[in-house]
Amino acid sequence: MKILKFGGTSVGSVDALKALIDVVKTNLDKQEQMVIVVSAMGGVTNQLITTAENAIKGIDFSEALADIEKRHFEVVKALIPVQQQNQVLTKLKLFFQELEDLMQGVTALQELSPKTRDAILSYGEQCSAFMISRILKTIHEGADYLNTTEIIKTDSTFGNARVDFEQSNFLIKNYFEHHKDSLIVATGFIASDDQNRVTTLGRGGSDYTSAIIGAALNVSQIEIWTDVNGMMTADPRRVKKAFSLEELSYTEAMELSFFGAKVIYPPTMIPAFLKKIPIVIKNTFDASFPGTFIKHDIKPSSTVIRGISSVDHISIINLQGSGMVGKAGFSGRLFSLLSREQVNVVLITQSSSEHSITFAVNPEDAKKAQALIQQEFELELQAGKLEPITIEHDLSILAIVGENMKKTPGIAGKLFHALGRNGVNVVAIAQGSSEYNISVIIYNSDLTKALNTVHDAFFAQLQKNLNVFIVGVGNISKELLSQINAHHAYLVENNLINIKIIGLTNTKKMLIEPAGIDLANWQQSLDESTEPADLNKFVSEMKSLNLPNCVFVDNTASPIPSTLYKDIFKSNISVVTCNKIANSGDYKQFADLRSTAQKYGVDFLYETNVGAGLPIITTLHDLIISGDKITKIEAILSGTISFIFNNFKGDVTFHDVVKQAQEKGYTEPDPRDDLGGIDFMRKILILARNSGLAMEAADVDLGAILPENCAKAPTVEAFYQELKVSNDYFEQLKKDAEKQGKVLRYIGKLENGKASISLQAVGMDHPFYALSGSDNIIAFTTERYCETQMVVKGPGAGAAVTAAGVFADLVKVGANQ
Ligand SMILES: NC(=O)C1=CN([C@@H]2O[C@H](COP(=O)(O)OP(=O)(O)OC[C@H]3O[C@@H](n4cnc5c(N)ncnc54)[C@H](OP(=O)(O)O)[C@@H]3O)[C@@H](O)[C@H]2O)C=CC1
Ligand SMILES: N[C@@H](CC=O)C(=O)O
Ligand code: NA
Repeated sequence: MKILKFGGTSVGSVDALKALIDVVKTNLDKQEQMVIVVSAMGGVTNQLITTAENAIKGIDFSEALADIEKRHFEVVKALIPVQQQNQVLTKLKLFFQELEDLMQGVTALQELSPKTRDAILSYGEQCSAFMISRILKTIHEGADYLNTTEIIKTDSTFGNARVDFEQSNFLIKNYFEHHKDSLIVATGFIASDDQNRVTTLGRGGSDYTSAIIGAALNVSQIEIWTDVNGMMTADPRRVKKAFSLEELSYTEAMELSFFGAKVIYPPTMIPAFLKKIPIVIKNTFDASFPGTFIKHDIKPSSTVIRGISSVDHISIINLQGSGMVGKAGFSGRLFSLLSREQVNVVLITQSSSEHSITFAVNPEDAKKAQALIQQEFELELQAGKLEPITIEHDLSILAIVGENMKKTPGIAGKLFHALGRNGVNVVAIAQGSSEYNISVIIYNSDLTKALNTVHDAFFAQLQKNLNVFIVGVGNISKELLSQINAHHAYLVENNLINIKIIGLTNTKKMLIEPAGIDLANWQQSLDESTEPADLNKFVSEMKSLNLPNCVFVDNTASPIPSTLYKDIFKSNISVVTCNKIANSGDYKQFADLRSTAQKYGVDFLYETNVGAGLPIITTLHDLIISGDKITKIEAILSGTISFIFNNFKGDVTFHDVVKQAQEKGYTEPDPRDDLGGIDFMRKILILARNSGLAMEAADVDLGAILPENCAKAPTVEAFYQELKVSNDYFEQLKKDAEKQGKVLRYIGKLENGKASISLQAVGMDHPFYALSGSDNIIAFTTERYCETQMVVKGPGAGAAVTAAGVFADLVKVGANQ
């Protein structure tokens, strides 16, 4: 035998009830014996509460009751054959007559006692259970109605009555002993006290009813039929990647449902746990969902936590003062007071010095709790032994839950790392001594971000989302977006990372789509955007979206975005950039950006600042952190100039080779930056700084390639013109080198704290002689690499290799989350 419990939505409409009939039929076909427990039709309990509360004030209730009646009648008319409808409608009318009498009593007395309230609410379940029993009669002759006030006995705590299991078990067994062949449809939620007055089992109590009956009858399974796919790893309205749990233990289910997951009423677990009866949560509206199983002997979980629960709105109350230290009875007095006055305490944390206690309550109880405490501890407050009691609002609880957490080190570290890295401020912390749960109190405004980031951190086998905002959509970004688009499926399929481009801007338009911009059409979407570019607004919208794992990418050559990096770091957002400006400006700014990123626990990655995608910054960093000392760096770091000297051969003019370099995407947006040596100077400066030298741009001894007329050309067009004019100059340089069997190379050197860049003619014996295309080469001489240098060589400019370097930096940020 098993129990099938259907919640409000599952009995709330004709379509839902058709699905219910299908579920019951499937079980009948399998000759399953079952007891059905139902809630009131969805929304009816709330309607009854409002109507009763209005009735106290004398507000007319007839329309509201007629409304509820109509919903039941519509179902009867749709699902019961005409000739059988009358008898059902008559009984329902009788229920509504009794309900009306009760409401009249409320109006007359201008009072709604908990006892009357329970009696009124019971009609929600009575009507639905009776109606459904008659609907099921159309498919099974033995279908019958049971009012559980006859079989579940409780004390007289109206609204949240305590079950007398001894009596109830006897009555339940006895009843079902005499109804072996019936298909019983029982009311959830309601019971009665020893004077046969109606009591209720708390909101969500229908689940509890099913466990009480299930445990008494020792059934094989309790099925909770609801409108979602079971218990999930987190609230799916806030965490898109939340997924349904296959199974979990009773304790885990209890912890998860205590904070938030409203799928099952926590007390339900106890009778089932004691009898080891599995509970299965099923979806009435999705027959393909196999269910979430809550049971003993679950498979070992592959993740350390089972799920994350959350409570949206709570307030905290803080008590502190010397009067609490060492006073054994203090907490006892405090919490018995709150319990006596029915203030539900959701979470408690106490400092080990016993100097302060913080506890969380529902916001509607906060003022009441404060007043009660003030009254109770008046003397202590007056004597200054207790400081004024403070309340904080607009908070949420996030709790990670799982039995595997027990005795597994590093879990709290992971939780706080994820929260800290994303700038989520933790207001208070609590861990149950069972180690099944770590709860943190955070601001409401951070809840969605926190849930997503913690979900990503713990369910690591799932790929993490990286939310990316890109400024600049030129040469490099176009290629980057196309690479991400092409490689996205691979990254997702291999559970590595899900890169979402949320924002794009150039100097004309901007586009922000929180769900992610479609990369197949990004250009069109940006062109069609009606939002004019405004970098400050772009950044402030990025911050206010408050997305987890967020990265700002600067793919411009402009100095403006770099003025915003510091502020971006302070919002716990990482920066990835191929723009060299921030790192080659004032040394103070460079140092400040590095330390700010470090302080806020975010990444500042700029591998492409030197040698495009070649691993140069990373290599330098690895040498230094592993304790090596850089003694010399020799390098060719201008892809453009390398290309020019590798191709300035035969009849081709210098002007034409420079044009080719620009067309191939090797040059800076302004090629004068390359040919004038500024770009190279920036790179050698960045290397010097990353080697630990506090060097400024003016400290680099920069040898020129260009004659003065070219170097001083006021525009790019004029520059090209001057290159033509100076053709003989460049030809002569080339010939002089060729005469000696040498080639021209623009070489940078960093040694003894000094940096220089100069044009040299080098022979075949020189390691930099044999280069092609836009090759860069960098030779590190270090204490460890002293006999033979460590050399990195390869194409050091071009959209494809640069975008690839930015892409790799993005994936690194993702991996660090
Ligand atoms: N080419 C290469 O091999 C390498 C290049 N880099 C670096 O890559 C960077 C980008 O180069 P590249 O793609 O060729 O440059 P592009 O000129 O092709 O693109 C620059 C983009 O930045 C936008 N932009 C400029 N200023 C702003 C601003 N203030 N606000 C918003 N958007 C702005 C431009 O907008 P709009 O279109 O409206 O003008 C354009 O979309 C440079 O810093 C360069 O040093 C680094 C390594 C190698
Ligand atoms: N314009 C640069 C591109 C890489 O930083 C170069 O030519 O090296
Ligand atoms: Na690089």
